[in-house]
This record gives sequence, C-alpha cells and structure tokens, in this order.
Amino acid sequence: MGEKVIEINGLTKKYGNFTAVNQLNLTIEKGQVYGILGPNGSGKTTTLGMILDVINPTSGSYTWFETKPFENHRNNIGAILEQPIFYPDLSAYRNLEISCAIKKAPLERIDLVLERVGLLDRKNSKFSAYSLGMKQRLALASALLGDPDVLVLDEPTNGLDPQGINQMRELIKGIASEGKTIIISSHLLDEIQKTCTHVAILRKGTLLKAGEIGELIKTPTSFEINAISRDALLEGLKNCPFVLSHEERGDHILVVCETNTTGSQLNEYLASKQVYLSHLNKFKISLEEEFLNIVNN
Ligand SMILES: Nc1ncnc2c1ncn2[C@@H]1O[C@H](COP(=O)(O)OP(=O)(O)OP(=O)(O)O)[C@@H](O)[C@H]1O
Repeated sequence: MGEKVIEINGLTKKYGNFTAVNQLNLTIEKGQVYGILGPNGSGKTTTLGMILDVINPTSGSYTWFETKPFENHRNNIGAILEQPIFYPDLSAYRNLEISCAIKKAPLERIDLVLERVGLLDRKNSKFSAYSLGMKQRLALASALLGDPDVLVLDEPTNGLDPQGINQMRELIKGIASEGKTIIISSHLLDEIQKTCTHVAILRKGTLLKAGEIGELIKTPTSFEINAISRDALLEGLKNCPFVLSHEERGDHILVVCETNTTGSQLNEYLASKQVYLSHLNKFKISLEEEFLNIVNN
C-alpha cells in the first residue's frame, strides 16, 4: 500500500433532515489522480468542502497525511473550490501577488506558475479581459503558488468550451505526471476517464463504487448476430464463457460479451458448436451509458 494522502472515515453531512453526504469512506494515496464522479447534487462539492475544512461535517472524520489537524497541512494542499475569486480590474500578476501574500508564498513563484499554465505572456492583462478558460487556468496557477503536494479541484472544466477543456485536461495530466496527488470532481465520466487513475462514484451522497478506473468501468462489448437456425444459435450461446447475456432484438440476437471480446472469438466459439453465423455486427455501449447504468441501478 502506498503512502496515504487522505483517509476519510464515515464522513457525513446533513442539512436538516436531508443527507448530502452519507457515511463516506475513502482512502487516497500519493500519486493517484482520484476522480469523484457523480451526477449534479450527488454530494461532490460538499465532500470536497468538508475535506478542505470549509464545510463542517455532521459526523465522521478525515486525516490528511496520517496526522491531524487539517490546519498543519493547509499550505500543502492547493484547491479550486467553486468560482475563483479574483479582482476583475487587476492584472493576473497583481491578483497572484495578493494570493501570494495570503498563502505566504514567495513572489518568485508567480512567473513560474503562470508559465506552467500557459499564461505568462498574458500576465499583465486584466482578469476581466480573460476568457473563461484563462480564468480557470489562473485559478489553477493560484492553487499551485505554494507548490503543494496535493491539488483538490472541484469541476475544473465546468462551463469551458472543448478547447478549454482540453487545455485544462492536459495541464492536470502534466501536473499529475510531476508526482502530485490530484483529487478532482466531475459529473462527466468521459472527463474522469481521460484524466484519472482512480474513481469514486457517488449517488445521492452515497459511495457506490471506488477503485482503479480500469477495474471499475469495464465496458461490455455487444454484438448483433444471426444464424440460419435460431434454436441452434440460442443453444450454442448457452454455455459460452464470455457471453454475459443475450436477448432477441428484432430479427437478430443481441449478445452482451465481456470487455474486449472480438467478433472472431464469438464466431469461432459458435463454429466450434456447429453454429455458423449469417450476420455479425459489433456495438460499443458508450461509457456514458455504462456510467448511467451504474448510477441508475
Ligand atoms: N447549504 C446547503 N443547504 C441545504 N442543502 C444543501 C446545501 N448545500 C448543498 N445542499 C444539497 O446537498 C446536495 C449535494 O450538493 P453538492 O453541491 O455537494 O452536490 P454536487 O455533487 O457537487 O452537485 P453539483 O455538481 O450540482 O454542484 C444537493 O442536493 C444540494 O442541494
């Protein structure tokens, strides 16, 4: 087991009778890029707010770097929570000077972090003249000022256009490759899949699943098939080790197989049972559909 960055035990937040986060247990280790994935209202922001000490938990606890309290680790955790607050009439550089004063970070860091997020050549432009993507990258720069080991980012690509999303994604991946631990929330599976090593899936404040991304989100492969004898085909599918389920779909049979099953595997298996296919068409259930299946079941 790697070095623990945060251990969350039974963390719960109630607003009156409403439970926003329910008994959350999660451990995140050094170097992981951990996605907190869930639809709107599933408790992602509340969870991040609690571990950043801006929302008081109703019960439960968390420990950063295996020691308490949070206060001792504040400088080692950079965060973007909700909309970044910068002064619109000040330049990016002046805004980061103010952030430096608050975080007690050396001014020399400003150019370094601006360079890191690709804004050095725009450092003297007013914040109000920045695009949304640039504003979000400036927030990331501010989170990096103290050279923290951990970044906590709440929906960092929310509202950005495809180019902005891509820039932010590449930045996050680059920062992760430098060995930082990143905790990032999103309601988009695709986003988490492209950026994260691990994922925790939340629904209505409850943790549904958590673990390595490849392990958790395995997309089954589906085929539409047919053969001259329907009975022989159904019989042949019965004991196939990699077929998860099958059903009649119009004139054909829809077969759901394990991840990465190929058409020739299915064809060869059935041929070995003397079933020869007259039709074979491969489908891929989209990851988004798969995520919705997990969340809705
Ligand atoms: N201060 C509050 N008072 C009452 N209910 C709240 C409060 N803050 C959050 N909630 C509720 O708690 C639930 C979880 O909210 P939260 O913002 O953590 O979800 P989220 O997964 O981050 O969603 P989103 O992506 O929409 O921000 C929501 O139903 C929300 O309405």
